Amino acid sequence: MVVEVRENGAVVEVADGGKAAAAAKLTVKRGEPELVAPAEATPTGEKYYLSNLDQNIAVIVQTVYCYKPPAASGGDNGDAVAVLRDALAKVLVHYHPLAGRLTISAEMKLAVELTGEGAVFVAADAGCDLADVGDLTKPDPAALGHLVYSIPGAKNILEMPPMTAQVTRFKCGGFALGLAMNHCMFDGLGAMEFVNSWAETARGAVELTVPPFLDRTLLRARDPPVISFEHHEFEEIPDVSDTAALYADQDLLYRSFCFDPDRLERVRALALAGAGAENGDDLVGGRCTTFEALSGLVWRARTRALGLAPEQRTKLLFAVDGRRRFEPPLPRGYFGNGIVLTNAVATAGELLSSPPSRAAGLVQAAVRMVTDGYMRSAVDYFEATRARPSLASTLLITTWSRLAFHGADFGWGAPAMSGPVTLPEKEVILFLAHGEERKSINVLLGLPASAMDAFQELMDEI
Ligand SMILES: COc1cc(/C=C/C(=O)SCCNC(=O)CCNC(=O)[C@H](O)C(C)(C)COP(=O)(O)OP(=O)(O)OC[C@H]2O[C@@H](n3cnc4c(N)ncnc43)[C@H](O)[C@@H]2OP(=O)(O)O)ccc1O
Repeated sequence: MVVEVRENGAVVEVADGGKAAAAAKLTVKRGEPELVAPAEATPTGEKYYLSNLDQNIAVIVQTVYCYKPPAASGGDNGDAVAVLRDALAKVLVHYHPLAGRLTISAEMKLAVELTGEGAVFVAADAGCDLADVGDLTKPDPAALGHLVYSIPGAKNILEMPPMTAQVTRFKCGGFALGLAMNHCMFDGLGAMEFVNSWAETARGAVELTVPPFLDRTLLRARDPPVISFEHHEFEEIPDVSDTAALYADQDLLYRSFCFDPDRLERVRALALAGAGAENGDDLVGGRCTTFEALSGLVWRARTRALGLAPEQRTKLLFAVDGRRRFEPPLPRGYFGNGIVLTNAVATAGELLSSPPSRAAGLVQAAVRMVTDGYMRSAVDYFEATRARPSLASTLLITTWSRLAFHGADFGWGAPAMSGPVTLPEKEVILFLAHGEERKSINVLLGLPASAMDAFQELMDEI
């Protein structure tokens, strides 16, 4: 049986009533929020510069890390709250801008006021066992939202601290760490370096393995700005297929599709088939990576499932880690966003009438487009226009599959489960690592009900 839980206008699909039960069972009693300030004096009274790459994605990302009760201590994680709180104070000495507050600079951009007041920290108790939380591969905002602290009544990100942390103790002795962190402070890689530094501090480390490199002025725009690429990422593509009506009329369903290593090889084989000269040598050297093949597959399948008109232009956006693509490369531990959005645009007709190698080839070309010149041009584009990427007629793929969530060992081992609380927008698809040695990829997405059925059928063919 499939149960559907309506939450914030969305419908979450639940096998066997598991998540509905989880949402119902998960009662959480929060203590008073407190401020955890850096354990030593840090610079205050100045503004901390955020780059144009930080401005693009100023949204709160909520994640949850779950830790089972340690068998050795008879299921007692009693001091997790104290250990995480003390380690947070210590790690904030290195990451002190996280203890400040967001503000608007004289250039009318986001910056951090270095107030040193601290990150918001909340201890909480759940009225159930950790096992009742359910499966994080299919996030359930209704349940998981209880495990992350949001500032009550905050109307915009200026009224929210850069990060909040909630530690929830479960009856079984397990605990969950729920984080709400603003993407303008760091990208996925930077966020993991912070969480893993916090974790190693909790385990007793005095020096950080990867100390943060704080100076973001490395990514200042050129004066005057030089825009040398087309930057379709900002283009508003008209919805000539009227998908707006589909989304308005139908419930949005979320599903997660698991690709184990064998299935990923089949996806790659599909992308490589027909990649030869008669198709314009879609793939350089007749080769592609797993990411290129899987992204091409998902882009095509979603296009078909949504029934897009052949003339509908559709945009694919995804983040590329620019750290090693900048010249010179960004320093190790670069704290801020080192990612840049790249894009591919094609009509639905072009995607669906060509072999899968075409879509994979477009993804590959988008990856290869990201050079130092492209990224500097993107930085300058924001300087000149203040435009933010448009999600109209767009699929935005976010790849978390290589993020080191498993490194978040605060002294109780790697998290038994970790993942996002929700998907931020209906256009966003998430790739998450899964299974043995994290070699499988879970593709998590939301679609209107009828399109989800069509998408499911296409996935079942692989
Ligand atoms: C604010 O608080 C947060 C935030 C967040 C999360 C935020 C974000 O989502 S930011 C975006 C995160 N995603 C990225 O940064 C993407 C990083 N990946 C790339 O940039 C990739 O290069 C790519 C552009 C996606 C393309 O990938 P791919 O086609 O696979 O090409 P390569 O990376 O060059 O790989 C080719 C080949 O090399 C092997 N390989 C490379 N790296 C690894 C690795 N780390 N592990 C294993 N293997 C690797 C591999 O063999 C590749 O070939 P395959 O064919 O085998 O795939 C979250 C939480 C918060 O609190």
